Amino acid sequence: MSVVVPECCDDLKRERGRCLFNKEELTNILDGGPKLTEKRRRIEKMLINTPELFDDVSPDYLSHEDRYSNELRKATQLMTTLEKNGFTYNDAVTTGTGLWLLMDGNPLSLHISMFLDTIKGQSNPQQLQEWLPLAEKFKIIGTYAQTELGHGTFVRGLETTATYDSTTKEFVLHSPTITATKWWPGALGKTSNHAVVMAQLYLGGKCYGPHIFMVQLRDLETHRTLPGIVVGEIGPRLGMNSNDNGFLQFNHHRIPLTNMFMKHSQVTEDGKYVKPLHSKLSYGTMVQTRVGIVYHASRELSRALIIAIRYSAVRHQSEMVPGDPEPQILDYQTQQYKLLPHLASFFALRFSARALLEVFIGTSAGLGSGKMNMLPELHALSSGLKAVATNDAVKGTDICRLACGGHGYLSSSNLPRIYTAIAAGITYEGENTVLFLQVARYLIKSFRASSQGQTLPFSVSYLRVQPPSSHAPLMSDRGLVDALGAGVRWMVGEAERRLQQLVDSGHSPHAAWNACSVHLVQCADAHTRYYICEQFVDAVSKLGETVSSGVHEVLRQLCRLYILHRVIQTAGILLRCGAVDGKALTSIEEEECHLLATLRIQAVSIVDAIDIKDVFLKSTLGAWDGNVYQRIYEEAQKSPLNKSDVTQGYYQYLRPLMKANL
Ligand SMILES: CCCCC/C=C\C/C=C\C/C=C\C/C=C\C/C=C\CCCCC(=O)SCCNC(=O)CCNC(=O)[C@H](O)C(C)(C)COP(=O)(O)OP(=O)(O)OC[C@H]1O[C@@H](n2cnc3c(N)ncnc32)[C@H](O)[C@@H]1OP(=O)(O)O
Ligand SMILES: Cc1cc2nc3c(=O)[nH]c(=O)nc-3n(C[C@H](O)[C@H](O)[C@H](O)COP(=O)(O)OP(=O)(O)OC[C@H]3O[C@@H](n4cnc5c(N)ncnc54)[C@H](O)[C@@H]3O)c2cc1C
Repeated sequence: MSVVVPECCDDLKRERGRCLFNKEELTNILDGGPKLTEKRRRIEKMLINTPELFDDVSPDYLSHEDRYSNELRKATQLMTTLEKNGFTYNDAVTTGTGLWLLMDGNPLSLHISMFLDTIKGQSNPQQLQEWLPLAEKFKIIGTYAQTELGHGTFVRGLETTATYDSTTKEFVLHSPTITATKWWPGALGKTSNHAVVMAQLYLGGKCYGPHIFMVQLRDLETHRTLPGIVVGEIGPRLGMNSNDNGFLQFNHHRIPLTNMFMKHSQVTEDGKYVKPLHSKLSYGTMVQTRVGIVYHASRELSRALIIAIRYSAVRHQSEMVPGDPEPQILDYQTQQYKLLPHLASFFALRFSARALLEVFIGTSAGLGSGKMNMLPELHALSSGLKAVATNDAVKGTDICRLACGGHGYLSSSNLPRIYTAIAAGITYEGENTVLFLQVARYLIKSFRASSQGQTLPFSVSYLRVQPPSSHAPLMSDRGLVDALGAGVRWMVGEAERRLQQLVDSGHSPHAAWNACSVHLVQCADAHTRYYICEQFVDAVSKLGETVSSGVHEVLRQLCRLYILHRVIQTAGILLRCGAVDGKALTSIEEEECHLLATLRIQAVSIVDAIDIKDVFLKSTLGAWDGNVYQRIYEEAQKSPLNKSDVTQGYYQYLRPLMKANL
């Protein structure tokens, strides 16, 4: 297969003719620079020229087992293709290109993400030397086995035990109850021969809490399950059915002492415990994955937006003016209102993901030299951004589907698959409400620390009790972001007041926390969105010095739309705290409608600049050429039900019913 850019339909030609900015420049910004665009395209070209990486038959028509095998075929082919051409699995992850090809979850995704990240982040030097080359060369295949039937969120409540036996220098892994069964890990059912397993560490009868262990599950030659281990697949799910999410039980299964990950905490041969520098360092892989998920969510949302916006420019329906030709549905203001704020969200998330990655890199470097002080802020930022990014990507993807009317419901639009895959992101890697409550904990602590005169870290410094007053005019971007900040400060202050009032009236702090938790989650959500607005404004203003005026104008408009939309969503709070008044809100609403019409003109060009090729979009509605109806029709012809004019079901059921004397 080679990259051929087809001629597009007249509607899309007209849309593209209106482009007032340099698309390539915007593509480079989204990729993180021209070199990264070039690298991504090199990988894509190589993938497109590897026919084995594509589906012969739509996975929708395959059995569960065949879907799994088909995905495994593509995932392994992807790894060998990358390797042969001088790339690594990491290139496929960081450029997103691997995810474009592999559908909804794939049997190697946990290996190349959480399994390898745990080896890199939790091993001591000897373990790193032993395991990393094996895992990087796929000599061992692994997953991250933490969640159990009984507990996912509450990691301290896990029941799997790892009891040290100093006589043999081994840990005995055991699942004492049905609820201790590991449940959910991707690729655990049939693919993995190893797993990093979270289990409660027991030394001399005392529990030291959850720790991570490297456990071999299957024989490396025969792939048969080892004695003392029960492992299998958990059955069909809402989506991601090409993966083999699994279950796992241990029956007094023994592993060597050296299989406990010992970078941060250690157990000596005689069974003594050496504490880590910070008790949550063993949660590091989760934090790292949350950072990755922010990128992942923004990528999935961008796919849905490309599909829905191109389709909206091709689809004509109804009459706007009686007797006139049917307009493109993108001309309806309500359609613009459905799609364009989500387009702005995609850009906001992309810039925030980049800012979060920098915090992650900085914090990790600090940890290397024993500095733990940035960990709480990284935990709060990664938790909040993971939650907002997945919530917004899921909502935005579903709006994209709805905005495509009936055809958005077709599998061949690819919108249902994008939706079910990203919907899992709300739950996995920390359920979003739970993560918001972690953020809220950080906000309340910070607010209280500020009341006691302490200096706050950068992401919460705006919460200080006496903030400097904003000098920016209210209706400027900065002025509106300051107003949003004032709203969050008011919300957090109000939450703190309510918590204190409940405690003063005799409630325990924990009961007070639960009684305020709806409000606390709203605080965490609002704080994270304030952070996103700040990152967006900062990024656009920094880029202003280096990019062409056309690109800067588009980014400025998207940023403005994101902020205006956010102010309208938060109107109730902003009015209550006096950050805006009714008159300002009216003019903000009017400006938003005006901006929708302005952005609509270049909407197709903006999604073109995201630069996802048809083979990766996999959508009848979103292809570059806009040849929607022909593609939908051709896809329908592939339905196995169309192989014969009269189906077996007719002879078996329908005909007997029609012939029966009812
Ligand atoms: C061939 C393939 C090519 C294609 C590529 C394919 C894909 C992958 C590519 C890359 C990855 C990138 C993107 C991902 C994309 C797709 C997804 C892929 C895989 C993901 C699958 C999902 C896997 C999982 O779900 S694994 C299981 C995850 N489980 C969880 O997240 C559990 C959530 N629960 C918790 O984290 C904790 O229990 C808790 C809720 C945080 C509570 O912890 P607890 O110990 O009880 O602590 P407590 O509340 O008492 O707080 C005490 C104190 O500690 C602080 N704290 C808590 N956690 C942390 C932390 N992590 N760091 C720092 N500090 C922490 C907390 O704030 C408290 O502080 P304080 O007392 O208030 O000061
Ligand atoms: C597709 C998919 C893939 C997965 N892959 C993996 C994997 O590879 N490895 C792995 O180990 N796990 C994996 N998981 C498991 C996943 O990490 C957990 O499902 C997730 O952490 C949520 O935990 P839970 O299922 O126990 O939900 P629960 O915690 O039972 O959540 C149920 C409800 O209770 C609420 N709730 C729970 N605790 C609190 C609280 N403290 N305060 C307020 N509300 C609360 C939640 O908000 C939610 O509404 C996967 C899950 C899915 C769906």
